[in-house]
Amino acid sequence: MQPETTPVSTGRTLPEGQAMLSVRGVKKVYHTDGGDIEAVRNLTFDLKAGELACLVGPSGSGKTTLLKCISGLLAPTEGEVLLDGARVTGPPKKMAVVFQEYGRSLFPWMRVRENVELPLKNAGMGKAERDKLVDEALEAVGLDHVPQSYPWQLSGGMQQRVAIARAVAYQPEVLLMDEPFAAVDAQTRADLEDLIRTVWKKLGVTVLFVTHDIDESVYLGQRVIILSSSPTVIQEDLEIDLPDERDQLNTRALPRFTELRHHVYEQIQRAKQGHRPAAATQAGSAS
Ligand SMILES: Nc1ncnc2c1ncn2[C@@H]1O[C@H](COP(=O)(O)OP(=O)(O)OP(=O)(O)O)[C@@H](O)[C@H]1O
Repeated sequence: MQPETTPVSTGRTLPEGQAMLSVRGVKKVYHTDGGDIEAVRNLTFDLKAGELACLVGPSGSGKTTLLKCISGLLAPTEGEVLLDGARVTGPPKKMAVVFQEYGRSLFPWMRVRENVELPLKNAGMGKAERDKLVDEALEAVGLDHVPQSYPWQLSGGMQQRVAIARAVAYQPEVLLMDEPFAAVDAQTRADLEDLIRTVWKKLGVTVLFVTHDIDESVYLGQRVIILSSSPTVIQEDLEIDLPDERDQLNTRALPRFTELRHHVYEQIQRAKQGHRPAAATQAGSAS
């Protein structure tokens, strides 16, 4: 058995009032018939407005649990989540979530346009403004040619674009993405990664992107938050010091890209072997 070190480690935090999203001492225990399951033990980190951070960790390390706590779908057992300084107690208006299972998140009986429009309608927005936002979002994801199609008439990658358009049209301040590209082919995945960076830059939205894919986390993020194995704490909060302009060929060919992906890979391997950090590891160098 691995020795237990102090189960307290924090990611990067910001002075009060400067964070768009604050995760503070979040712990989540599921109470089941078979006993309690401590999915996450102690997670603390902040995202500043307009930041794009990726979250990686071994399978079962509580990534989805954490996103559910952040999006107000689950109440943390301990700790709190703050959005722009206000405690999250239910799904906040300023947040949108894109899940992996686009097939289940789109309504098959609604056309593409209606799917994208729905949250705006539910928010009571007038038709003229809705039309404008839907048009812009469909154009941003390259789907302005299929507004009248039904989701099931589209490829998997296109369906995921619809889900992204719906989140974008809603104009969230924070966009949470839970393995959004896990079910699409490699080529589509690369296109969608670039789409996310384009949309992120255009809208200035704060993004927390959960992925299993180490290369994807390094390619996309300004920061990669690495989780330990369960019960989960933060193993490392790593700054990705790659040039801001990224492209699939050149960025991935950079020696620094290789160094960073090696580092994240090693950290995940250590996490899988049960390594637990003894103290906070701030955003730092991978070299
Ligand atoms: N509703 C639930 N009830 C009980 N236990 C749960 C529930 N949801 C998740 N768990 C447990 O909590 C732990 C973390 O699960 P979670 O799905 O959050 O991890 P994950 O990192 O997203 O996993 P993966 O990478 O495999 O998708 C696991 O041990 C899981 O079995």
